[in-house]
Amino acid sequence: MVRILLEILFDNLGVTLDEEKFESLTGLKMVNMNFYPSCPNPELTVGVGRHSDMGTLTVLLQDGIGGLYVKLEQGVEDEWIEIPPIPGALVINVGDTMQILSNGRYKSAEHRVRTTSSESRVSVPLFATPKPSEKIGPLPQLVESDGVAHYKQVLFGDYMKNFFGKAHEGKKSLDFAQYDDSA
Ligand SMILES: O=C(O)CCC(=O)C(=O)O
Ligand SMILES: [Fe+2]
Repeated sequence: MVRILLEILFDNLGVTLDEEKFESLTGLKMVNMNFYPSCPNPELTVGVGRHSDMGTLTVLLQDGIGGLYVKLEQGVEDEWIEIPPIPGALVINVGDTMQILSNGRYKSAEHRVRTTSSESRVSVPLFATPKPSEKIGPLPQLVESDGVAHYKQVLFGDYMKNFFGKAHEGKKSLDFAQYDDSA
């Protein structure tokens, strides 16, 4: 399924996703099992703080409780919509790696989870990510047509270390692959 989705996303960029590229982008799969206990006062707790996922694509199974929100638009503060649970449906998140690779054409989804006062919640995301030893950067074909690389090449292991080494703060994780143009 991840392969089919990536093929479509790459097709749309006019770039062929060969076997080697697919492997380099999805060589590491991680599954989390999240349990969110109910909280008498959900306003006072953070389920999962706002963040984007670091990998290529995330496939998420959520139960029927709800509470997953995605930020509508970059730059607009606090416009969130809930991604309601649909029986039998999976949620797909575009991750930071896909944003970097596509030279910014695809935007990683900023999301967060709120708990409820009455029911606990379970979700199971599968993260398809590059292996730590992979280098990631904008696809050369896109840099050529755009005339500029919006992100630098980074070792995915370093990206991961930075991602997990800091508290989630929206899409700040992407700063790690940004050129420092303050110099
Ligand atoms: O529980 C969810 O619906 C999302 C969890 C999540 O965003 C994550 O584990 O990265
Ligand atoms: Fe997430």
